[in-house]
Amino acid sequence: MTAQLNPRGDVAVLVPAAGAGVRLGPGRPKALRLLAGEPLLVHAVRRLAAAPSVHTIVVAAPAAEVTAVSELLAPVAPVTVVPGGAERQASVAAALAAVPAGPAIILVHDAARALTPPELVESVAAAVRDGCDAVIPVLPVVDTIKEVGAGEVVLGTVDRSALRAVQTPQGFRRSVLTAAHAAAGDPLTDDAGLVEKQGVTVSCVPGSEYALKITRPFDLALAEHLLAGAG
Ligand SMILES: Nc1ccn([C@@H]2O[C@H](COP(=O)(O)OP(=O)(O)OP(=O)(O)O)[C@@H](O)[C@H]2O)c(=O)n1
Ligand SMILES: C[C@](O)(CO)[C@H](O)COP(=O)(O)O
Repeated sequence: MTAQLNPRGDVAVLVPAAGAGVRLGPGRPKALRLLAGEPLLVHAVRRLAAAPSVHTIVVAAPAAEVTAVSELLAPVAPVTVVPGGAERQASVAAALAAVPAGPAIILVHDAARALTPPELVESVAAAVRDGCDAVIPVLPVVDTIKEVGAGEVVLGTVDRSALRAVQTPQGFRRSVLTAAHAAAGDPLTDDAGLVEKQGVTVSCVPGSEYALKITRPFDLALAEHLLAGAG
């Protein structure tokens, strides 16, 4: 059954899903690889559609897969699908251009974070609604971090107390994200980075272990176990 989005919602979610998944190994574009029998993108969109604030979802798919992705997602939720770009940043920009008038809050969420709970979507959106210009979910860094130089020789130990591992969805006041992308230069790895370059304050909220980014084969195996455990 198709999950209906909320016509009174104030959130549009952009889903960059056009990456190859090189680190996952050879195969289909990563968003279309299977997790418990369904593509990662289906898992991700199903969870986004379950978040009550979501009004619109725009997916940036691999250019050759736009029709296939539209057909894949039609039974899951009403989504707009656009061709992505060569870099994540270009994929987000393409999706941003397709957002209709209305939503005042824009979230950007990796398809690769397929198990992100709807509650995290809501907590990021709520922080923007409460007045933050830009919001990122973060987790503390749990390992000791070393800086290394040539030949993998350790240069020093980094103070990790001020470090955070950053997840998605990242949330923005619409005008803030639009201005940041309009001013964007060389590609950055996340949208908060673009906003930081504009001098906008980026605030943190607690992330979720379930929002792990499926990047390497171990992550996919871990996600399979998490899903099996959830029943
Ligand atoms: N040109 C690109 C590159 C990445 N992404 C998306 O950005 C998200 C985060 O990227 P990552 O997980 O690093 O995916 P890939 O770029 O596919 O991974 P890899 O570097 O291993 O190829 C993913 O949902 C991915 O599909 C995208 O839409 N367009
Ligand atoms: C946006 C992101 O998922 C936040 O952690 C991350 O920056 C994507 O980077 P990647 O190198 O493309 O995985």
